[in-house]
Amino acid sequence: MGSEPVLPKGTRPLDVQVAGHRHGAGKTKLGMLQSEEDAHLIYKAVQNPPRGTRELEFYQQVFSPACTDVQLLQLKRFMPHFAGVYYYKETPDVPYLKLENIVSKFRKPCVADIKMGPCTYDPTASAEKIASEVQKFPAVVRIGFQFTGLQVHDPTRNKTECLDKFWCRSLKEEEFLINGVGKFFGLDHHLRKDVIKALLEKLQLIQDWFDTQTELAFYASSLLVVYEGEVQNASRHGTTMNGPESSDLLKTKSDGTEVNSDHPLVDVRMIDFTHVFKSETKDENYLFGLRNLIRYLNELLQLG
Ligand SMILES: O=P(O)(O)O[C@@H]1[C@@H](OP(=O)(O)O)[C@H](OP(=O)(O)O)[C@H](O)[C@H](OP(=O)(O)O)[C@H]1OP(=O)(O)O
Ligand SMILES: Nc1ncnc2c1ncn2[C@@H]1O[C@H](COP(=O)(O)OP(=O)(O)O)[C@@H](O)[C@H]1O
Repeated sequence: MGSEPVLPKGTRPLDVQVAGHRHGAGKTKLGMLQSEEDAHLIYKAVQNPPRGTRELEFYQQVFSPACTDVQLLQLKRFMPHFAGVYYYKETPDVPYLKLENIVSKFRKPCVADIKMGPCTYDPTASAEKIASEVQKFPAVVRIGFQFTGLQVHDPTRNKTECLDKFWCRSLKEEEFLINGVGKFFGLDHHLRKDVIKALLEKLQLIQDWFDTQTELAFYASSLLVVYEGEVQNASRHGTTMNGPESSDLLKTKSDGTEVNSDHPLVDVRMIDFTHVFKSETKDENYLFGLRNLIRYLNELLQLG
C-alpha cells in the first residue's frame, strides 16, 4: 500500500476516535471509517493477521445466528453490535468490520478508551513486543488499567479537549485518581457523580460476567466509556448553556441525580478483540483491572 491510503467514496475517517489505528496513519495506514450517510455505523479495517483476523473471527463467532454458547451470548450485550464484514469497491483487499457506533448518539460525547489489565501483551508476544508494552505505562502493574485516549467536554466553557496516548502515559501514579480518572469525569469543573454511579452499575454487570466465564482471556482489550457532556443547565456550574436544544437533555430528579430523557447518559462497551485467546480459567488479568477501575470510581465519588 502506498503512502496515500484510498478513502472509499462516501466515507470519512471516524469523527471521534480517541485511540487506536487511524486511517492514513501508522504502519498500515488503515483505521476507522464512517459512512457520510449513516453516522451510527463505523467501519474498522481488519488489520494484518493474526491480530486482525483474530478479531474478525471473534466477532463472527459471537454474533453468529448459530451461536449457542451461553457465555458468548451473554458477552454480546457488552460489545458493539456487529453487522458483518464489508468490502469497499476501491479497496477490495481490505475487509472492514461493520460495527455499531456507540458515540454517535451523544451530543457532546466524553470518551475514554480504557485498556484493561496489567498485562497488555498476549502469550505469543515476542521479547521485543513485551519490552515495548511494559515500558509504555509501567504503573499499570499496580493500577490495573490505563487510558489510551480521552475526549472531555467542559460545558462551563463549551470546550472539548482531546488527550492522546502520550498524555495518558505521562500521568504519574500518585496523580492518576485526580488528574486522570477525575479529569475524565469533570472533577476540575463539575464532578459527574450521576455518570459515575450509572457507569458503576454497568461495570458491575461486566464484572459479574467475568466472574463466571472461564473460556476467554482478553489482552490489550479496552472498555470504551462514553457519557453525555452536554448538561441541561450549566448556570449551576458557573455559566450559561450553549443552545436551546440542550434544554431537554438532562432532567434533575428530586434526589439530585440527572436522568436523561431523550438520550443515554452513559454507555460502556468492550472493544478491541485483536488479542482474545481461548482459556480454561477466569481472566484474572482483566478482572484485576476491572476491580481497580471500580475502586477508583468509588474513591472519586467520595471526593468533590
Ligand atoms: O508498540 P508497537 O510498535 O508494537 O505498536 C503498538 C501496536 O502493536 P502492533 O504494531 O499492532 O503489533 C498495538 O497494537 P496491539 O494492542 O498490540 O494490537 C497498539 O496499537 C499500540 O498502541 P497503544 O499502546 O495501544 O496506544 C502500538 O503502540 P505504539 O507504537 O503506538 O506505541
Ligand atoms: N464501536 C465503536 N463506536 C465508536 N467508536 C469506536 C468503536 N470502536 C472503536 N471506536 C473508536 O476507535 C478507537 C480505536 O478502537 P480499537 O478497536 O481499539 O482499534 P485498534 O484495534 O486500532 O486499537 C477507540 O479508541 C474509539 O475512539
